[in-house]
Amino acid sequence: MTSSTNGTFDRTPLIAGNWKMNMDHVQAITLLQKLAWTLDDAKHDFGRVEVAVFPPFTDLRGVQTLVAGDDLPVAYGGQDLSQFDSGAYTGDISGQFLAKLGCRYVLVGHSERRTVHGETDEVLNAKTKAAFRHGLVPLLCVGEGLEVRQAGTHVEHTLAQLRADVEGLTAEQAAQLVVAYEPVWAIGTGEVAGPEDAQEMCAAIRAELTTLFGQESAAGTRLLYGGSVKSGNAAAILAEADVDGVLVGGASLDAAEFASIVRFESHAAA
Ligand SMILES: O=C(CO)COP(=O)(O)O
Repeated sequence: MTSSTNGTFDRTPLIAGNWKMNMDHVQAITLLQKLAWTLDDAKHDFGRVEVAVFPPFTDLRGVQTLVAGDDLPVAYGGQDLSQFDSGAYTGDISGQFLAKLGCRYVLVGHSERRTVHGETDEVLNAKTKAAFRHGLVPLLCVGEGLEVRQAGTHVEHTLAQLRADVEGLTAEQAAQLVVAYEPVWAIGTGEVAGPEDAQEMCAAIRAELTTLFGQESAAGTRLLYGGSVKSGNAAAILAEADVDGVLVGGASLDAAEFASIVRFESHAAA
């Protein structure tokens, strides 16, 4: 694997499952238990490849109780947070509440938030800062739609989103940040960007972060790919030098399939 030397990764790979608006709080427990059992049976080394899930808000208390009660080495986070800390913002969730529930991460700027909820880069920059304010690691999603990809301006487009969303962060914060490249045309469509497309964008993102925050910081930032990732294509994507993990939607709802993605090192890269 190009991203590893003598079996050691440059950065700890992160396999993240975004459950989106699926799984009520009862189903969430069953899914997480199955995932934990499957990985335990396979003797998965969670220190080597980190696992995180992003359940709906209403599931988080149950997930916290299960993770704490069974001492599961699985991280979890919210799918969104408010840019504000508290107050008259009906329906919104403060990063403070997520931190109190033991969340390590929070998704920021998923394409479904950008499109369905019209979240702008200005709002997403404020949300990224709110996450850090509450001790959460933002998992910032960027990526282009089909028209931009067809016009060939996907790199510029995605880097412009990135620059706007990380504006004003410190180099230390940028090193902790996780960025997911999710081309919108590959989400839930079965269309996967090839490993080389994922690498092209992740290398461009790392170069941009190097310009903005310096080489030492950018070398620490984990970059994920998301969009129709399955157990059959994960190993090849993760073999790319600048790809440090995957953000999985549909396939994360099946414990066996998601566990198989987590165990990507046991598959030969295609
Ligand atoms: O949006 C995604 C993860 O955040 C990707 O979803 P799919 O894996 O279902 O394409």
